[in-house]
Amino acid sequence: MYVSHLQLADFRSYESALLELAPGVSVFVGSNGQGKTNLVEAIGYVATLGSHRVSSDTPLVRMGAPRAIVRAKVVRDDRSMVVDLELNPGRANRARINQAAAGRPRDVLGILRTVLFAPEDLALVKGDPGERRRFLDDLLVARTPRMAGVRSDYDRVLKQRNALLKSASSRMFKQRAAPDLSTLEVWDDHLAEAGAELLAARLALVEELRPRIGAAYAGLTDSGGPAVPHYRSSAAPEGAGLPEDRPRLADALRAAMAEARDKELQRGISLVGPHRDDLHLQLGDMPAKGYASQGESWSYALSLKLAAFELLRADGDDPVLILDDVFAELDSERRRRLAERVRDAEQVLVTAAVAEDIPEELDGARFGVREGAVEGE
Ligand SMILES: Nc1ncnc2c1ncn2[C@@H]1O[C@H](COP(=O)(O)OP(=O)(O)OP(=O)(O)O)[C@@H](O)[C@H]1O
Repeated sequence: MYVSHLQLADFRSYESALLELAPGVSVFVGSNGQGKTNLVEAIGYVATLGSHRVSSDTPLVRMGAPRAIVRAKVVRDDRSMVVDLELNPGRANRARINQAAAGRPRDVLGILRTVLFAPEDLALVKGDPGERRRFLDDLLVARTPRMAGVRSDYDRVLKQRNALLKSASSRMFKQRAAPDLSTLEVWDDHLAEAGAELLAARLALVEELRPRIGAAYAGLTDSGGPAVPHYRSSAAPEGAGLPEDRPRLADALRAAMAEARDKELQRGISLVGPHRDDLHLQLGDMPAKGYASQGESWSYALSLKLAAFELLRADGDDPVLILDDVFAELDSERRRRLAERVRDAEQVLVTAAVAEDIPEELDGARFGVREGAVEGE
């Protein structure tokens, strides 16, 4: 698939912009702060309804404007679809698909698939487990849009259960009264059921990713390795492994919650479930986090994204690959290897402050970005 048109109104620094894109490589070059990342961020937003830089929509709307509009035309197998998104901070966003109102913005998920790699992705290796969980869940949603509902159901149940634990904890420790645990047990069940679905999907995904991450890392650098990711679940003791089927995963979650009951009541939060899990990234005989060099960490983070790309490609259609500001961080050998790996993707969008940073293997259309205006060269 590829994006053939991108139109923005009041998105980030763009009052208005209209961009025509072709399959193959497109490179956006411009000095710092001119609006290159804003463009690819908008394309990423159409795919994920989120930004790779910020967690709320407010900064995405041009300062002083009431709303932002992002419109993208996506071409897949010679058929095109137009997605319109209206971002209304503080109010519900609105979506249209081919001019018709979509029930929920979430209905646009799956129309455009992107894999975006940016300097922020270093946090996949160096950052908190939440970064890696989000990577897995975003990929699950990209492959199976229904997973957006599974994830939000889980978040809702978790919120409710945390509220109950908090009030039970306050009854026990502040008011010195016995808490009513029967309602909590009902929410244990809800959490186990919703959690098992998310957990099963993540476990299966990591199995598919593992060989691809190893191969991507080995293809990028000879330093360190092998790169081997493992899913670590709060529902199983270290090394114990987890059942694969959902009913038994739900049982494992129930058992782990029963075991953690006293601690959960003391702390007033849920300590078991997919929201406490991690994707452990092993590099050779050490964990990448805390041990890998800067270059190795970059290669690992990039390998996660390349593996995501390969997986989506194996599902039958290339996602749009976005490389935001990445070449400046890589040495010339890794630049070349990365370029070799991605140049045959159906559409690759690259941003760079300095044109010389782009390896010559990634030759393609060039756009100059200056003060929020984009011009083909
Ligand atoms: N909501 C907003 N309203 C107006 N301007 C904004 C908004 N958000 C960001 N900007 C401006 O957009 C510009 C940043 O654009 P962007 O991040 O795309 O830069 P870039 O060309 O990728 O730069 P770099 O090479 O430094 O990464 C900044 O000047 C910033 O002030």
